[in-house]
Amino acid sequence: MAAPTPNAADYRPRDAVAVRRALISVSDKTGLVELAGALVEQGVELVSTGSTAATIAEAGHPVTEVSEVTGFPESLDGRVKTLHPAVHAGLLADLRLERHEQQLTELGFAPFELVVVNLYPFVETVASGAEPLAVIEQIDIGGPAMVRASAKNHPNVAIVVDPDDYGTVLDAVRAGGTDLAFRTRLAAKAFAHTAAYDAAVAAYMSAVVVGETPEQAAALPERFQITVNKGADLRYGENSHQMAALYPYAGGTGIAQATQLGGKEMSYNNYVDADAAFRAAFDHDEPAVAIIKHANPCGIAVGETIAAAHAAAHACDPVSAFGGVIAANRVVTREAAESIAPIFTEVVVAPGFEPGALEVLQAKKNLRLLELPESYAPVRSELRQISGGFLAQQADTHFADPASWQLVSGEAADEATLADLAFAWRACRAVKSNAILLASGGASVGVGMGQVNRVDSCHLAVTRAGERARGSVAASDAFFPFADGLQVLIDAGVRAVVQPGGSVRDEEVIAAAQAAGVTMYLTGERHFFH
Ligand SMILES: NC(=O)c1ncn([C@@H]2O[C@H](COP(=O)(O)O)[C@@H](O)[C@H]2O)c1NC=O
Repeated sequence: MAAPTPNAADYRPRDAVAVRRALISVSDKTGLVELAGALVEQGVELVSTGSTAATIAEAGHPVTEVSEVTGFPESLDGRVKTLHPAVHAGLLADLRLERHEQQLTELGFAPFELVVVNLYPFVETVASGAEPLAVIEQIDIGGPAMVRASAKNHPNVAIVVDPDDYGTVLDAVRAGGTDLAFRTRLAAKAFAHTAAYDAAVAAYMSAVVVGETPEQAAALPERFQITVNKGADLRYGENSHQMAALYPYAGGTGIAQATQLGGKEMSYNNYVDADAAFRAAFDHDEPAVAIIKHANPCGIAVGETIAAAHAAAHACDPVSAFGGVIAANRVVTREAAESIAPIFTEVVVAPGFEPGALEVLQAKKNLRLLELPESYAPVRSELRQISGGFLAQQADTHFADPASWQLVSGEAADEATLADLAFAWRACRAVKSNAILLASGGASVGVGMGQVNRVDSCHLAVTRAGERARGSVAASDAFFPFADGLQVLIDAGVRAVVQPGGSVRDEEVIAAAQAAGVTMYLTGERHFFH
């Protein structure tokens, strides 16, 4: 039978619904006994499944087993418990319609006014590394069926999927019943809950059961199902007139899951910059520090220690580093904290902080300290919203080994120069295009970022480097379309350059490098970052 076309005249108004009979079936038993006790106190009859009923009964509260209502034992290892007309007719009867009321009576079933369900812990089971057989058993079927039925029938039934809502529900029950607005809010939450649950099941199926690699499943799936709960409201967005919030992925391993150990509340811009800092600092194997302003590095350095790396990164551009966001790819030591503390900084991100470092940094009341989750990892795929949709791509994780670079001008770099070129090449890909990064001794000394032509990025980099440009090495995130940008670097005294190559004017560019006796390597791959 197709879904009927409703006739508005058939519907009797219904707002307040007194709760007489409640169906409770929960995996997470948090607050269950208190809820059951309070409902019984209000004269509510409880119907419940297996271990939920047992928990309620053990606490001394009267409860009817669902098998008594259905006349069927819970069967097939619990796969069939509540999937029965005696339950679902009681959930779906729309008592605003006289014919539903009559039919329910004829069938000998009673309605439920309150349903409390939370589902088998599917996500938690996957996260525990359980075998597929065990995971599949944790796909809840009867639970979502009850949740969706009750949510559809919210004009008559209040559906509760979150133990955090028990208090509000009890307030309503005690006050004489739930009202329609409240039930509608609960229904919206319930549908979001089952949607997120099914999205997690679908993602698992694609990744594990269908046999896609986790990279394929995570990066470019056939269908994106993103359901994420709001983690926090932020004070405002990029500007004070924009509302903003943080939505951390369940099970995510990045900035969104970091623990704040001190300082003011994180802002939208703090999160954006902290993420850019994370990306920049964690792209290096050695101890590294990146200092970010407006999503761009104004200093990146590697060093023997985090303290040394910070000092070198800061020296790159102390003017811009004022009010910056810092990421360190190692635990922050007291020594590093003492290097950071005198400089006005918005956020410090790190995998951890030594107690001595916390003592130093927590003394700065406004400085936000973010400790990454233990399993922190860079993103594997990136999403970017455009009008009418979004783009997805794999993250830029490929890095051409210096051994594969092609020397096209000058002498082969000695070990130290090659190390600087490799550092500059890596560091450059954390800089917004067009990116030119000058480096010396494992530290950036001049960064030209985000310009709409490469010559301007070169000018910016050498201007920022000043005298330090002489004898430095340079990396360019994409090829030089003309020799002009390269000439700016040569004139400033840059002695070695790494760039992808591939321009139609490569010959002209290489000739300029050769004429100046500058070492030039081509990597054969570019690292645009917009
Ligand atoms: N099969 C069913 O008919 C069924 N009905 C309810 N459940 C789930 O069983 C759980 C509660 O079971 P118990 O009360 O036995 O702990 C809940 O998470 C509920 O969502 C079911 N389980 C799975 O589908």
